[in-house]
Amino acid sequence: MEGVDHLAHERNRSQFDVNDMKIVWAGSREAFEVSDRMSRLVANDPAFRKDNRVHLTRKELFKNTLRKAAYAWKKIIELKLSEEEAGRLRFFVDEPAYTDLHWGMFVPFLKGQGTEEQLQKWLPLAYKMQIIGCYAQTELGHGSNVQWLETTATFDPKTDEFWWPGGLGKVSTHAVVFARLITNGRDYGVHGFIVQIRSLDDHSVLPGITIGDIGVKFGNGAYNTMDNGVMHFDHIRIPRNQLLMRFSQVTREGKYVQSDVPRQLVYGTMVYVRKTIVIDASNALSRAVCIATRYSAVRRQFGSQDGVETQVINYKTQQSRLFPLLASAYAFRFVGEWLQWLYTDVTQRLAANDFSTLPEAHACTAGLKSITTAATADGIEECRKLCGGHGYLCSSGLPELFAVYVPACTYEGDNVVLLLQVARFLVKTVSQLVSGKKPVGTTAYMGRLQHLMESTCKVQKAEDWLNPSIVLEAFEVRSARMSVECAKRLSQFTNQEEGFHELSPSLVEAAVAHCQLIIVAKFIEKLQGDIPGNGVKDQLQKLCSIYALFTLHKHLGDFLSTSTITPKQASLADDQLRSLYAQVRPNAVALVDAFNYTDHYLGSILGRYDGNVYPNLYDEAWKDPMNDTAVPDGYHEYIKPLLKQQLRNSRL
Ligand SMILES: CCCCCCCCCCCC(=O)SCCNC(=O)CCNC(=O)[C@H](O)C(C)(C)COP(=O)(O)OP(=O)(O)OC[C@H]1O[C@@H](n2cnc3c(N)ncnc32)[C@H](O)[C@@H]1OP(=O)(O)O
Ligand SMILES: Cc1cc2nc3c(=O)[nH]c(=O)nc-3n(C[C@H](O)[C@H](O)[C@H](O)COP(=O)(O)OP(=O)(O)OC[C@H]3O[C@@H](n4cnc5c(N)ncnc54)[C@H](O)[C@@H]3O)c2cc1C
Repeated sequence: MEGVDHLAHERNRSQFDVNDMKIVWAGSREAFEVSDRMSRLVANDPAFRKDNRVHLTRKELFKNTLRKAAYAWKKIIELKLSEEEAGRLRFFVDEPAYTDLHWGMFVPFLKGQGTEEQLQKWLPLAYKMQIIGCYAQTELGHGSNVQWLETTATFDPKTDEFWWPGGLGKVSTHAVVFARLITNGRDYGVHGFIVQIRSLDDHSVLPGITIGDIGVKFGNGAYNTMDNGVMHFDHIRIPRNQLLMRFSQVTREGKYVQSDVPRQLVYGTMVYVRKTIVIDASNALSRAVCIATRYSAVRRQFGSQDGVETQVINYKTQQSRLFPLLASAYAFRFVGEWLQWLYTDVTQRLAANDFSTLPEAHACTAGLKSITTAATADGIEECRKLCGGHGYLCSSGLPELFAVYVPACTYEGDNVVLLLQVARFLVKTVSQLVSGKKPVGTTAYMGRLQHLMESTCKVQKAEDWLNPSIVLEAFEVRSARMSVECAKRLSQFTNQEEGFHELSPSLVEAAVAHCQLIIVAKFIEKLQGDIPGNGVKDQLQKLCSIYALFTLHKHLGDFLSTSTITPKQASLADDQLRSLYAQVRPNAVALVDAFNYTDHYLGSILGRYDGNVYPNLYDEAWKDPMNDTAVPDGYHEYIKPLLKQQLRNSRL
C-alpha cells in the first residue's frame, strides 16, 4: 500500500542515530545540508525525470541529455548556486554528459597548466560556459602510453587523430589537446594545448578538423548520454600562446624553455580526476548496496516459520556477500576523504615548488583509483545478483548503474597499468631502504621492515581480530613481505626492466596489498578521531572490521604464503566475521538510509525507501511500450501464418 513504510520494522531495530550517521557520511553538517537540498531539488523537478531513458533511441537520449544539462545550467544561474551546490546538483541529475568533462577535466587542466595571463583569458569563458571544453589525450593507437602519443605540434616560426574524449563528438567548442611539442627540429615530448575545434557562431567544425561521435557504447542508456568523440587534425594552426605554458614555454623565436619542475606535472589533471574517481566509487557502490540491502530485507524466500518465509537478508550467504560491500562503501568514503586531503596538501606544496610528495600522490591516486573502481564494478554486479531475477530488470536501477560505472576501471588510466605504477613506486621504496632513505607517508611502515619481517600475529581468540593494532600490523606485514619478496626476485635479473615485466603479475598483487593496507589504515585512523553521534562510532568500528577481515579472507593466499597468519588464525578471523555480520544485521537498513539517497536518485523499484516493491514492480511492467497492445507487432506477419501452417500440417 502506498504511504506505508514496509521497512519500518527494520528501521526500528537500528542501534544508532541515522541522522547522525548521515552527517558522518556526508563529511560535515554543511555538506549534508547542501547534498540534501540539491538531491530534493532534482528529485522534485519533473524536468530531471530519468525513468524513460531505456526507451529512447541514441539520438533522443543524447538530445534529452543536452536538454537536462542546459536546464541544470539555467537552474544554477537562476538560483545563484555556489560551485559546491552546482556540483552536487549535477551529481544528482545523474547523467554522464559533456559537462562532466568540461568541469571535471577541461577547467582543472586550464587551472593547473595555464599561466596567469592564459587563465585570465580562458577561465572566465569556461566558467560562464561561453566555451565548452573536453580533454583530448587518448588517440586511436595510444591511451595508456601517453609518452607515445603521435599527434605533433610543430612550432612554425613562420605560421596536427583523437579517440574517446568525452564531450568531443558533438558538443565541445574547445579541447585541451595533448601533442608532442616540436620546435627547432627537436621533439620535447607531450604537452597540453588549448584548441578551438568548432565555431562559436554556428557550431560548425573548423577547417582542417574532422570530428564525430565514436558510436554506441556498452549498455542501454548508460554512457550513451555522452558524446565520446573522434577527432582528426590535418595540419591545423594555433597561436603559440595556446600552448599552456605554466611549466614550459616556447619563445617567439621558437626556443624551448623548461622551468625546473618534474615533467610529470603535465599529468596533474589525471591525478586530480583519479582522486575524484575514488570518492565517486563510494557513491556508486553505496547506491548499489542501498538497493540490494533494502530489497534483501523485503524479499522472502523458503525457510518458513509459522507460515512466514524467511527474509533473504537473514541467510548467512546473503550477508557474507552483501555486508562486505556495505563496509567497502564506507571504507572507500573515508579513504576518499583522506585522498582529498593528500591532493590538497600536494597542490599546496607544488605551489611552493616542493615536489617531495608528488610520487606518493601519484602512487596513491593511481593505486586507490584502481582497487576501488575494480571492487565497485564487481560490487554493483554482485548487488544485481543479490536481487535475483528482479535485479536484471532495468527498473531495479542496477543494470544501468553497472553499465555507466564499469568504464571507470579503464578511463583515467587502465587499472593494471596504474597498479604497475604503484609497483614501481614500492620496488623503488624497498631499494632505497638499503641506502638508508627513510620511507614516509603511506610507505612509512616499510621503515619498520626488520620488525615486520620477524613479527608474528598475536591473535589467539576470535575477538583478538577486533583489535585495530593487530589488524593493521597483519596488513602491514603482508604488504611488506610481498614487496620485499618481489624486490628480491627482481634483483636476480640482470635486466631490471625485463625482470619487472616477467614479475609484473606478482608486482601487481603486491601493489594491491599496499593499497588495501592504505584503505584499512585510513578507516582505523578515521575511528581514532572524534566521531559524533549516538551509536555511530560503534557501527563504523564493526564496518571497519568487516572490511579488513573480509579483505583478509578474500586474499588469504597472500596472508598464508607470507606466513603473516596461521591457518588457525584465519579460521578465527572467519568466526569473527560471521559474528560481525550478525551484529550489523539489525542495522543494515539504517546504515544504507544514512546515504540519504532519494528514490529519484536511486532510480530503483527494488530500492524504494518505503520497500513497497511488488505493486510498483507490477505497475512498472505495464508502462513498457511493449504493452501498448495485447497483440504484438509482427503477429499478423510472422505468428499467424506459422500457426495456420502448423494447424494445416497437423490435419494432413
Ligand atoms: C566525478 C567522478 C567521475 C569523473 C568522470 C570522469 C569521466 C571520464 C573521464 C576519463 C578521461 C580520461 O580517460 S583522460 C585520459 C586518461 N589517460 C590516462 O590516465 C593515461 C594513463 N597513462 C599514464 O598516466 C602514463 O602514461 C603512465 C603513468 C602509465 C606512464 O607515464 P610515463 O610518462 O611513461 O611515465 P613512466 O616512465 O612510467 O614514469 C616516469 C616517472 O613519472 C612518474 N609519474 C607518472 N605519472 C605521474 C603522475 N601522474 N604524477 C606524478 N608522477 C608521475 C612515475 O612515477 C615515474 O617516476 P620515477 O619512477 O621516475 O620517479
Ligand atoms: C567511457 C570512457 C571515457 C573516456 N574518456 C576519455 C576522455 O575524455 N579523454 C581521453 O583522452 N580519453 C578518454 N578515454 C580513454 C581512456 O583514457 C583510455 O581508454 C584508457 O586510458 C586506457 O587506455 P587504452 O585504451 O590505450 O588501453 P590499453 O593500454 O590499450 O589497454 C589494453 C590492455 O593492455 C594492457 N596493458 C597496456 N599497457 C600495459 C603494460 N605496460 N603492462 C601490462 N599491461 C598493459 C591493459 O592492462 C589492458 O588490459 C575514455 C575511455 C572510456 C572507456
